[in-house]
Amino acid sequence: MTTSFDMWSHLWSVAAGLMFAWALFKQYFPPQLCMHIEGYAHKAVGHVYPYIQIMFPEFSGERLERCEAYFAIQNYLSASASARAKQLKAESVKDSQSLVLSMDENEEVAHEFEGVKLWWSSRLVVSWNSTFSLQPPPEGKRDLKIRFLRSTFSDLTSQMNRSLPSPPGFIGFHRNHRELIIGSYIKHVLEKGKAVAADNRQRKLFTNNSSSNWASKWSHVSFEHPATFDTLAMEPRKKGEIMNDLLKFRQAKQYYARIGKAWKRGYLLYGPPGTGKSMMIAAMANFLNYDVYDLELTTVKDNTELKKLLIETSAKSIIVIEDIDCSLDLTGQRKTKKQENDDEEEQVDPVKRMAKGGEESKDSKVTLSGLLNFIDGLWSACGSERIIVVTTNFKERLDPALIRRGRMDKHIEMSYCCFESFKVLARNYLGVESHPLFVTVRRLLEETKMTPADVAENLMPKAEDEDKEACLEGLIEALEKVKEDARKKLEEEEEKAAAGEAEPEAAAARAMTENEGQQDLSEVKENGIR
Ligand SMILES: Nc1ncnc2c1ncn2[C@@H]1O[C@H](COP(=O)(O)OP(=O)(O)OP(=O)(O)O)[C@@H](O)[C@H]1O
Ligand SMILES: [Mg+2]
Repeated sequence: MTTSFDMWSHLWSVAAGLMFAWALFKQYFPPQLCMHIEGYAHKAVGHVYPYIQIMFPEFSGERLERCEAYFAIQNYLSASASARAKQLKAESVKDSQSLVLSMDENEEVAHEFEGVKLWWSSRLVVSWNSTFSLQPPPEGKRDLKIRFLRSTFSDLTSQMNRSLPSPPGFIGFHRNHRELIIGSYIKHVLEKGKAVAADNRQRKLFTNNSSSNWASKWSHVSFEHPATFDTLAMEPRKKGEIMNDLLKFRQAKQYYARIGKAWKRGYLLYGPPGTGKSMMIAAMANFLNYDVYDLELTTVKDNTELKKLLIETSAKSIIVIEDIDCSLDLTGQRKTKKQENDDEEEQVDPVKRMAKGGEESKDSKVTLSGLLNFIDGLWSACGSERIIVVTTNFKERLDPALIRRGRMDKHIEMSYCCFESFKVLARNYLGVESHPLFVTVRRLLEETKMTPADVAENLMPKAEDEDKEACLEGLIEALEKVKEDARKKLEEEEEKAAAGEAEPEAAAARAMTENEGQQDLSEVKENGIR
């Protein structure tokens, strides 16, 4: 049986032959004549073939940006097609409970809109890349020598015969319905598609791919971090301020447009390890219902790749650069003396170089200026509603240009556990709102420094029979030990300092005595000579 696809393949080869003949014809006849013939040919085709075609590509802007309409249509079809299409694809699973189905490639379904019957079909266009590689494709990805241009949803209106599907890559409809399709129908599809996307939204945690062999710059898993602002131990006033700031940002589309600023906001989270910086990012994402793009700067090849990564991030997302002071040699101060020596040795010793990185050095060439432009340059305005979060343990090590307002609009210090933070942890970990032992804990927290991570660890029951009181006592014990250690350390330092001060004094005294001795000797000598 001849399928519609076979028939169209045949028609395409005929069309290709005609186009070849036409190209030859154009070479030998005057351009005026050719233009006339082309005009008539268009009209003639218009009479016989009354369908208009529109293509919905997956990518727009020289394949740089993902086309929003494509995804809206895909979502719209996933909702309505699953009831009708026979070949479905289980794209993702929402909350590990329900399947989100969508049409498979080369599948067609019928729709009806205001009495007009429509056919939607999705096509997969495969184009071959000329390069050949013996290396296996990366796991879970299709071979990149074959590039997939998923660019097609075709739509045929009621009058179109079912046996005449549109050629791949186009949406086609009868010209009688031009107003209806372009005006109301497409708008309806896009709106519905966006609503379905919001309903089905399974938030994602992205990471940038280290190799250029991946089709997409980012890979993702579903984002399932349970942290919220309720579980984050922090001074309530400060926490409330951050939550208000985030809410204000989310609702400020018009405001940002009015003041002529890209709709983005930078947060710098700084503080010692274990104070909840990463947890805060997860809480932010859950609070705003945003995706998270965890940017690993060391695997980004250069500034151009950094730009491409930025363009491929979606709206409503948080771009995270963790431990930025350790990520790259951005200020020229990051490498230790040993690292510098190692690097020098590698430059001259090819064996060491091979042993470390294989064939070539894969060091990132991202520069500070590239990063500054990524955060607040012209390209940072591509896309909207994005938050950039940078974390560090050492704020003072960062270049002032990186953390200036406009790049890092809000600086948040994540500090050691205070009593208010402890109360949040006690409520979360033990379900205790108040307890007589709280007084002791409060005093000790004021007298010593312990990170929320350590307090949380001490509050966690270590055995089945360990009750709340035992956990609190365990924490008090740990706090007392930290306090005692700190006291001993301080004493040692003071002793050292005293010894350090005493040493120059003693040396000076010794020098003075020696000096005086020499003077006496010379006086004796002088006197003796006299
Ligand atoms: N403020 C906090 N509130 C609640 N839990 C916290 C807090 N800070 C730390 N914790 C606990 O400690 C763990 C480690 O915290 P987190 O990874 O967020 O620290 P960090 O500041 O990012 O540290 P690093 O600088 O080493 O990356 C968390 O998973 C959480 O269990
Ligand atoms: Mg962290």
